[in-house]
Amino acid sequence: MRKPIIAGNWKMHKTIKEAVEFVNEVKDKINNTDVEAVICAPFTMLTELKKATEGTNIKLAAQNMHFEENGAFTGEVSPLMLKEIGIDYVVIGHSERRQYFNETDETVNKKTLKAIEHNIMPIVCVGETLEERETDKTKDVVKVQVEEAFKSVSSEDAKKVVIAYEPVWAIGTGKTASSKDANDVIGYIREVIKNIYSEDVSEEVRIQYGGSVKPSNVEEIMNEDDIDGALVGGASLNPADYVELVNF
Ligand SMILES: O=C[C@H](O)COP(=O)(O)O
Repeated sequence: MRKPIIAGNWKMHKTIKEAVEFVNEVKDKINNTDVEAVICAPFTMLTELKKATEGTNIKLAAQNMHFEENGAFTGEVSPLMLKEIGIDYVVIGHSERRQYFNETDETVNKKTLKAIEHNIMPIVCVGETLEERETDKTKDVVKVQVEEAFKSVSSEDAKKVVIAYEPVWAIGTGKTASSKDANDVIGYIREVIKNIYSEDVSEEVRIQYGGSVKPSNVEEIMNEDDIDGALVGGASLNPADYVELVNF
């Protein structure tokens, strides 16, 4: 039985003060213990958020990480640094990082392996652009992204990785893939995992949907068999919406 995981990805939003206020506002309202609640926050606020979420059901994720433990990589943050503050998850290969910061399938794989080595669980993002969808390449694109991301990942470790399927054209646009379409692609991703590893692994891996998820559509999305959660951008910035999403 896969435990659903609802993660709010704040992207480049909120100050430390706003972030702590957010947690204080939502922490006693999250009553759905059947769901894992996660906040993916900017680096600057992770330490304070760790304190604020102590004793709550909320887990923390970083939004990126370098694949080296230390070195001359100005502006980067390493897995050791995230581990030191007790971060549970790290988002890897979000389409915005692929699009604006030269993230490639190769760096996604390096980061995935490194995160696992340090016991920080990766949320690996995959998804097609509008052009790829319109030219019927969705499945080919996500297949390559998944195969590359999981290179050299053992089957035991693969079970712990979370995959987020986010069609790029649905991010921040108000356009959502229909829950059936999202479930279809996510079912296909499960097939890809099965072909790399085994049925057993594919049945354990959790796969989220992301792209304009909000309180009004979360339930329909979560009702789909293969969808195990959501990676939510815009709607997760509002405390009341975040509570509704997690308590869906
Ligand atoms: O990481 C979250 C996704 O990019 C979705 O963002 P959105 O919910 O604002 O469309």
